[in-house]
Amino acid sequence: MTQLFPPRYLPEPADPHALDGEPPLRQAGPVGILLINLGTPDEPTAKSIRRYLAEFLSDPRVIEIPSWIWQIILRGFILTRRPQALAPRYKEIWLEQGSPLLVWSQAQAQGVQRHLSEGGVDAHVELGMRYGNPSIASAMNTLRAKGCERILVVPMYPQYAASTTATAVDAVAAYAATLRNQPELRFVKRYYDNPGYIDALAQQATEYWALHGKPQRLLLSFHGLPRRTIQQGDPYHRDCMETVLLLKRRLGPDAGLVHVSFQSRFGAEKWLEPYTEPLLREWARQGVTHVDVMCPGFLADCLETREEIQMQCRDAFLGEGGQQFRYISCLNDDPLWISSLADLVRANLGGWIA
Ligand SMILES: C=CC1=C(C)c2cc3[nH]c(cc4nc(cc5[nH]c(cc1n2)c(C)c5CCC(=O)O)C(CCC(=O)O)=C4C)c(C)c3C=C
Ligand SMILES: [Fe+2]
Ligand SMILES: [Fe+2]
Repeated sequence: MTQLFPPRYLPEPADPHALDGEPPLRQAGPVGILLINLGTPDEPTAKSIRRYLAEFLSDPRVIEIPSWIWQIILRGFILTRRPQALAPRYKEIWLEQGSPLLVWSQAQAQGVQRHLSEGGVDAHVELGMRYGNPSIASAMNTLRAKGCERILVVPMYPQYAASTTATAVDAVAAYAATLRNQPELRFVKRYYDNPGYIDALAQQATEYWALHGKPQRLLLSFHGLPRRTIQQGDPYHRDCMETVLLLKRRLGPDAGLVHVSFQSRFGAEKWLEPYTEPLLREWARQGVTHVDVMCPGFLADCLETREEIQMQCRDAFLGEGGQQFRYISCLNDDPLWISSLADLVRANLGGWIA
């Protein structure tokens, strides 16, 4: 009779359950971390912006009207004018290495990679953009090529919205739908209440004030959404308001400076209010002279912060009689934020790493 297991007095094989001559079992490979942000044009040219907007604004998670009607408006009106209008605005904010949204998002991915590697976590971090480059599919391909069979997806939006977070999840799922051998996937939904995120925001403001003094008011400007989407169940507005509450608590005696608004309205519908630019104009008319503005929903500076806030809103406020307008930048590669993000990633790897 064949003896399945060696007698007790022989040295035990590495795997006590392995049969003689069996190949060793496969070891779990590295974990993959996919950071997803919105995306941006490759170049600040009308051609490149048109390609980017065509993809972005054809997403039914972003524009929720019947596709055949919308495509007529998009192709007939928006894509014929908006790219030319946006090109000089993108050129003004463009950095030597590229679009700020891409440059800062890459710095965040590299920073998280460094933290995880230094902490002994066998992980690969990649950045994928929902629209444009590097695409989610290319980032997933890279992770799979590096042997990652377990992938944690972190949308770079602390507040959940269907038009940002859900569409990122959809895109990962659509990529996975093309695979026979799918990786195991995990998704972070939101993290507006993460203490490291709130601490990093508070520190951004207090360090700025320690150097330059406090304003009369601090305006927290979030990207807007159509009001209808909130009525239909999107939790975004509540996520934003809870972010504000947590930041106020963290600012303690300076909480009274804090106000909130919503920017970047697009189209004719009513969006979340108050709208940032009209609010700043109204404040200036009422005699408010010194304001600081932060955009806590944006983790990386981009067109919406550098141009819309720092240029357009500044002009609007000063044009109505305001005296001092200061924009406090996004978290970008702030060391406290990067280490908090790495901690958030680690906390979501439970069961995947020792
Ligand atoms: C209906 C349209 C849009 C919704 C809904 C929307 C939600 C939304 N967007 C961001 C973050 C960003 N948006 C950015 C640019 C941008 N957004 C829209 C439209 C909607 N956004 C457009 C048309 C554009 C392009 C610029 C313009 O034409 O005005 C960017 C910046 C990209 C860059 O290249 O720098 C970001 C970031 C969030 C967080 C959000 C919902 C909460
Ligand atoms: Fe947007
Ligand atoms: Fe905008």
